[in-house]
Amino acid sequence: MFSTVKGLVESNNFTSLPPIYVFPKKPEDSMLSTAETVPIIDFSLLTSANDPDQRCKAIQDLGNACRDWGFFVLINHGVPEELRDEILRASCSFFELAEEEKREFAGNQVLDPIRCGSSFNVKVDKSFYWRDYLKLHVHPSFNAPNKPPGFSEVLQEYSEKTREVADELMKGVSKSLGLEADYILKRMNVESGSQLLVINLYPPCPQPEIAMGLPPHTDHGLLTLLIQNELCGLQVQHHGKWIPVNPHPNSFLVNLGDHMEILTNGEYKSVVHRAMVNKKATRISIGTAHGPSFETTVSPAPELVSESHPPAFRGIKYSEYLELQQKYQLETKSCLDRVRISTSEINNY
Ligand SMILES: O=C(O)CCC(=O)C(=O)O
Ligand SMILES: [Fe+2]
Repeated sequence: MFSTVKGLVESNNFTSLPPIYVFPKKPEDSMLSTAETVPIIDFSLLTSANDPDQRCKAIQDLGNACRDWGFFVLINHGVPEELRDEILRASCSFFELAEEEKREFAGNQVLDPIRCGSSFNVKVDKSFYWRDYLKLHVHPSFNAPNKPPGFSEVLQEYSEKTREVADELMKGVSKSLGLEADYILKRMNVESGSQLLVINLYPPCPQPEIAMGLPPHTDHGLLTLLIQNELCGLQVQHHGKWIPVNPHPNSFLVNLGDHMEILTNGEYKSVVHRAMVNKKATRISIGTAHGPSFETTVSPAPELVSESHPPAFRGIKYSEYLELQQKYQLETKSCLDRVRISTSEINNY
């Protein structure tokens, strides 16, 4: 079955949400807080060669953001604003293709290099999410649809630029843990690592308060860099409250993924986040998720395991983790919990 939210919106003149899209909400789902603001990390300071004190402070700030939030806004990252505008524009054009044309890229399995679809996994989702997506494996081999014209070139350039930023961030994260700069890059085989580019399209929704763009979830992989068009919708969970994220112009929203939490033995957190929808206009977000190579078994780094910090996770091959996550509905239980070592098991350590 191939159907999209965009197709549905354009072929119906409805005023109420089709029941399959009604998302069951719990009271805590509406606990919003605007009192706290997310940390901001200045990329140019992290990498600045001429001021070691400033760099040291930036690395410390990065560590604190990873520990307390698992999320931060990255400014001065050096990826040109024109490229960001271009990829947002080109993504819109892709979703403007006819449904039959998009169907060619539907894919099937989680490891298929190109997958276009709706919701998360319509085979297991009990209620559908108000989003369409295009997911591309852009590294170690680059894959992209061959239409609309020029799309693939923009995607490739954007993938390469974000990859450079992600590598630098991983160096900073390693250093913030007291490890060698290239520790994560080497241990996670990032040179042949996976990079997944996900374009989310959230069409205007007739009843946004009862629908969900993407339910609370964590991302797999090490870290994700996200951009969006002018519409906000991302919320991150912090101390049990939902914090709406209003990004600075031309910034990346960066969240740590499950494999960073596993690798750091829980020291750094994979943040729970969700995407809300709105009535006004179509929201687009584009994430690039940077992970280990598919063959890498990720387990807590021995340097971060001790008697007082026994291993909190079982080792698991990255590709197996992806398959495991795809098997279940996104919102039921974090996939991370499926590899977490329980307290009673820890006591036998
Ligand atoms: O659209 C957003 O703001 C979030 C997207 C997201 O969380 C994802 O693609 O995993
Ligand atoms: Fe996500």
